[in-house]
Amino acid sequence: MTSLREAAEADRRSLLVRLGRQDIADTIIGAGSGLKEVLRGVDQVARSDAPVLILGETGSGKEVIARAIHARSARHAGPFLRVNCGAIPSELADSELFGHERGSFTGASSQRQGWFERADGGTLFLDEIGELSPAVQVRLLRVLQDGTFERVGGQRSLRVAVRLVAATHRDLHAMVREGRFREDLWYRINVFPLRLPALRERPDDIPPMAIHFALRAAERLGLTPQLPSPVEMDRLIEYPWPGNVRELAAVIERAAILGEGRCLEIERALGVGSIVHPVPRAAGIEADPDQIAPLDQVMKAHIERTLAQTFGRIEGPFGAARRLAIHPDTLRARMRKLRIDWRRYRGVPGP
Ligand SMILES: Nc1ncnc2c1ncn2[C@@H]1O[C@H](COP(=O)(O)OP(=O)(O)OP(=O)(O)O)[C@@H](O)[C@H]1O
Repeated sequence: MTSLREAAEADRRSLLVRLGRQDIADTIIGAGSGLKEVLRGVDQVARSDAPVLILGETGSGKEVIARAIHARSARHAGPFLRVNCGAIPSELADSELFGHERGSFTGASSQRQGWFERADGGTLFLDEIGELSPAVQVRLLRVLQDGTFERVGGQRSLRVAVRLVAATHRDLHAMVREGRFREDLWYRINVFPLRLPALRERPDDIPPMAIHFALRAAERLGLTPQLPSPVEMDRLIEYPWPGNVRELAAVIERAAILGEGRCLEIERALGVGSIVHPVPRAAGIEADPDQIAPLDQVMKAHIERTLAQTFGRIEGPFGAARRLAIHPDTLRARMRKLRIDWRRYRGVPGP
């Protein structure tokens, strides 16, 4: 008897094979399109032990890439450990990363190995590295330079062979300029930067990802697998995905739950939990309907609103020019005249 689960798996396999991807468990979708360049970089750097810095928005797949570097490196049989630097209280960061000796501070009732020791022979993935305090940055620089450190409260120098992969969604270079991140450490970890494009910058990846997540959701939920219709697929491609791949996976799973195995309720799922983008209010436009605003002001507000929706993208099928039905050069000229800076709309708006 073929169970629903088996049917879903068979479907998934045949679809993935049709998409040219046979490796189900560790599928990196976009390997042939949006992530081609990044994966070329992964292959190049995996052969060495050089530190890697992965830059990309939240949910864009930084951990997926860090794991791929480890899996393709000579250390693949060693440990891969992920530490979210943003989640460690600053007073504990030293002992979390480098360990401590018994009695070295209140609460240190026994000796403890830190992440560096535990990752010996493997890869340590420091996520959100920009969140580390200046004191920890100094210690990190030393490990990277000569591979040695002491546990908190310890005298003995320990030596480890750890490959460091760091990631951040912040502009580390700007943090260096503002004095919030050490310049010497930045040079040390920035040997091989890999920039992960946001999902909206690689719309070709959206359909195979949507299919992948739809089949995965059906399998997890024990539902008949359903795929997005062509109209729904267009909707998914149009949507700007501020939460990137993680948000896409969540929307598809929500759509599967709402559709109860009969369909995918994409439109409802997009409406329920998605982030509402703050659209900048045009300065000077009054609420009073009788007051006529100058045309330039109205045009400026309209262009700004469109840029907020396209995250500053001007050209291409998802750009502001196409939405406004004008040529990109014309749009750029108007933006210059109206003093609109598209960079304001790049990335996810607002903190
Ligand atoms: N190219 C991809 N193919 C398949 N799944 C992906 C891909 N990229 C990301 N994902 C999935 O999307 C989710 C988010 O990815 P990941 O955790 O790697 O993002 P991140 O950039 O590290 O996020 P954060 O900034 O929050 O740490 C994960 O479930 C991951 O498996």
